[in-house]
Amino acid sequence: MANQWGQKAEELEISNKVAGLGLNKKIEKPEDDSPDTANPAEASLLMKIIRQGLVESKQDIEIQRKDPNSPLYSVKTFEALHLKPNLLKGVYAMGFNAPSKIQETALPTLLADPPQNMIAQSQSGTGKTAAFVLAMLSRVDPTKNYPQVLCLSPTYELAIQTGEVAARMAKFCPEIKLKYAVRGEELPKGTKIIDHILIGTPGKMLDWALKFAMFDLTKIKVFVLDEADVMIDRQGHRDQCVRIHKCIPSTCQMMFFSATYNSAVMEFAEIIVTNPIIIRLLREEESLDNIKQYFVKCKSPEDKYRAICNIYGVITIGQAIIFCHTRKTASWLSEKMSRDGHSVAVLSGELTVEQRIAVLDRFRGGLEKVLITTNVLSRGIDIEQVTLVVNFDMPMDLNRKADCETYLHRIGRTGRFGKAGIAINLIESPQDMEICLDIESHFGKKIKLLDIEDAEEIEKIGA
Ligand SMILES: Nc1ncnc2c1ncn2[C@@H]1O[C@H](COP(=O)(O)OP(=O)(O)OP(=O)(O)O)[C@@H](O)[C@H]1O
Repeated sequence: MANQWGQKAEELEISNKVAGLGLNKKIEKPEDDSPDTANPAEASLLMKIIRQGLVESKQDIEIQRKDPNSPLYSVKTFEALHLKPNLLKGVYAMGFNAPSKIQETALPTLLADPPQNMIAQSQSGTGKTAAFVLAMLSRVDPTKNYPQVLCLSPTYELAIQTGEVAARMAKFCPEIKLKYAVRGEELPKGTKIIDHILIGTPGKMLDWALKFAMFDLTKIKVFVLDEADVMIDRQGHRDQCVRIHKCIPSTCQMMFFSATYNSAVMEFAEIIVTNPIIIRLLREEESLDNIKQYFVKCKSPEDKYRAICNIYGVITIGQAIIFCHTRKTASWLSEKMSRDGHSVAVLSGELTVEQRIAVLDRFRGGLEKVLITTNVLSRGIDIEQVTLVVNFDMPMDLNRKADCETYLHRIGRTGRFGKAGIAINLIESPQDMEICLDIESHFGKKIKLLDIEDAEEIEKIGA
């Protein structure tokens, strides 16, 4: 198995994908014994870059609101969309054989005439970007040399990612011109932009449109808001989007995409998108089925460390992820484990996005057996060969109560990776025990006591 993964990682060379993306800026965090977390833009970018393909879903599309005057229909093939031949060629050249779940329903609406507004929500990796990029490219009239399509992304890096998808899809449509409106892109004063599609961040887009009048917002016919949930998390972006939105014509088609669904996102969506069709693909939930859960009583961090070593000494483990609360603990633990001859990798908040990708890349390739991390990586790395997850520190919220959601994301598996796994919770304080009990009752799944001195018992858990 490890070999297969090694090969896969080599083929993918994930880290190469980010070379030149300018991600190597240092991420500042105040002190390293505060809880370590990732911001949503970084987390989203990381997921995009390390993802190995489409996230399939067994869930059905939920249509939350539709236009009573035009029936919603879905397609099972890209041909059924009657795309321009060269665009279809581009789609196939990307290796897409059939539309994904969200694309089946979103694309006919996004391409419909007259244009319809849409709010679409589905988990990261389900094909949203590909859907709206296809719609953007389809709507361009290449005979008119001015911007017709705007796509707003929350950060420079995310905008570049979207632009790269557009460039690949439009490979056989050289007449369609695309420009990035992001930091570093400077245009001489008085420039009139002649590109058809602008992809960028709200601040730069506002500058080009309003401050320098380099293009005319009233001529925009498609307005895409990508990663809306990440967008509103960034200060000022929300207002900038609203300012841009105010200047575009009411006939402009609005497309609004988000991975999460909560009241803040919906409130924002309702401001931007009038009379939308709203579709949603429910997330494929992680579950604790097939996971054997244990807790080990420890007296100190040293004792926790010994527990890990004892487990390692007895059972053969594919790969393991160990979660710590702070960067300080993560680095302490990794030093100790390395000193004792374990090959460990550390992924925490002080690393740049580029470094994080490199660490994950190596780990997926099986170059290290143990990954020590913090809540920077609480969700979504479905690494199949990880058989053991250790909570060196129990997941807790700001009130120091059990954070059951994080627990599930750390330990749980989706149906796709439904293989058996082992979860071990290291319990040092009465508070840890309380958290463990709360988690147990929250999920209604037993977390068994494990005696770390009893080799026979440990052996059993690995069976
Ligand atoms: N119809 C398809 N068939 C096969 N692969 C696809 C299809 N649509 C998208 N993909 C691939 O699946 C992966 C995820 O797609 P995409 O980036 O569009 O998802 P997303 O929902 O926009 O994710 P995120 O929210 O992280 O941006 C990409 O690697 C993309 O190339």
